[in-house]
Amino acid sequence: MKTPEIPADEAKRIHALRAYNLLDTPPEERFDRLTRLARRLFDVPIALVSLVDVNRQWFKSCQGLAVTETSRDVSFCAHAILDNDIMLVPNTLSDERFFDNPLVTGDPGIRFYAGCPLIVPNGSSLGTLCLIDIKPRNMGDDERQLLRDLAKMAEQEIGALQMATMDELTLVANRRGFEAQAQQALNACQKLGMPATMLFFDLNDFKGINDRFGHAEGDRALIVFAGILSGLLRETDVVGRLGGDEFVALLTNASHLEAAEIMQRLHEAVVGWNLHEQRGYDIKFSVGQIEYAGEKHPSVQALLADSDQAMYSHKQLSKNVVINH
Ligand SMILES: Nc1nc2c(ncn2[C@@H]2O[C@H](COP(=O)(O)OP(=O)(O)OP(=O)(O)O)[C@@H](O)[C@H]2O)c(=O)[nH]1
Repeated sequence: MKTPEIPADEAKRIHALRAYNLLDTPPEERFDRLTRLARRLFDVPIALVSLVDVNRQWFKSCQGLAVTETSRDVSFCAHAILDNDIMLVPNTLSDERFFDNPLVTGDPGIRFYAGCPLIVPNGSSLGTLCLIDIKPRNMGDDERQLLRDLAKMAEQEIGALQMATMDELTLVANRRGFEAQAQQALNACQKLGMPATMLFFDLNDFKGINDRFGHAEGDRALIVFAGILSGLLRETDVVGRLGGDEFVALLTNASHLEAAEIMQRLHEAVVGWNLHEQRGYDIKFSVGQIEYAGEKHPSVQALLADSDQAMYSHKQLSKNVVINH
């Protein structure tokens, strides 16, 4: 048996997989109808929408199989995501990659496999729509095209979900997306005993940019700020726009010192942009920084409320400072 190689863009791929927020979610009809359709159209006993995670493949939709995940080492789909087109295995027993794979020698006794990669707009392959049979078979050109078409539909469903969790203007997570991703990250931090810090940002005098330079320029400032912020963070951090000119970032496994360093770099980057662009206004922000404490913050919303309060205090302080000068 050959264990699947790791794709060249693995870190980006896993980041995208997490961002789409599909892993470990309940079954959904919009994916199940595709696997039901695939099973009927190709007359195979098993059809899956499989997502290839760090150490496992997890089935978003699963027809004809009792399990919801297998290890990545034995996963056929982990091989299929290495290419841009269908991976076809007409007979597993005569394929050196799979003949002694436990899913071939044992349950469910795979003999035929056809998996079409599910590729999202950033180019990452998150998993496959795949067909499995317990007897060898082949696929003609028409059938291959049909499988590609079904995979396209699955990709569209993945994208549709993303629109519900992503802010269309800045392309960072929206409130819903942020809360879901940040809660997952907090759960992981708590389990692993890692620190986490929430940063809550609100731009200062943002209304003035809209009023003086127009709404499009205001949009531009929001996009710039989101870009600077997400560019400074690590892939494991979570960034979002809650609405208007409010942004949030959850830094995971970051000490106080590291959080302070990130804030320093953010200040420098924003000041640098203001100086370089000279757009007639400066992007300025207030920020609340709160360290996650499990007993005080039973949910991501509690941590958000605390950091919002801290941001408000910071904003009042900076307004008073401005007035006093
Ligand atoms: N261009 C643009 N403006 C938006 C968008 N969403 C909200 N706004 C505007 O953002 C402004 C936010 O208002 P405030 O937060 O009160 O404005 P502010 O001037 O930053 O006030 P302070 O936070 O007290 O400094 C409002 O004028 C909204 O109309 C958007 O997507 N694009």
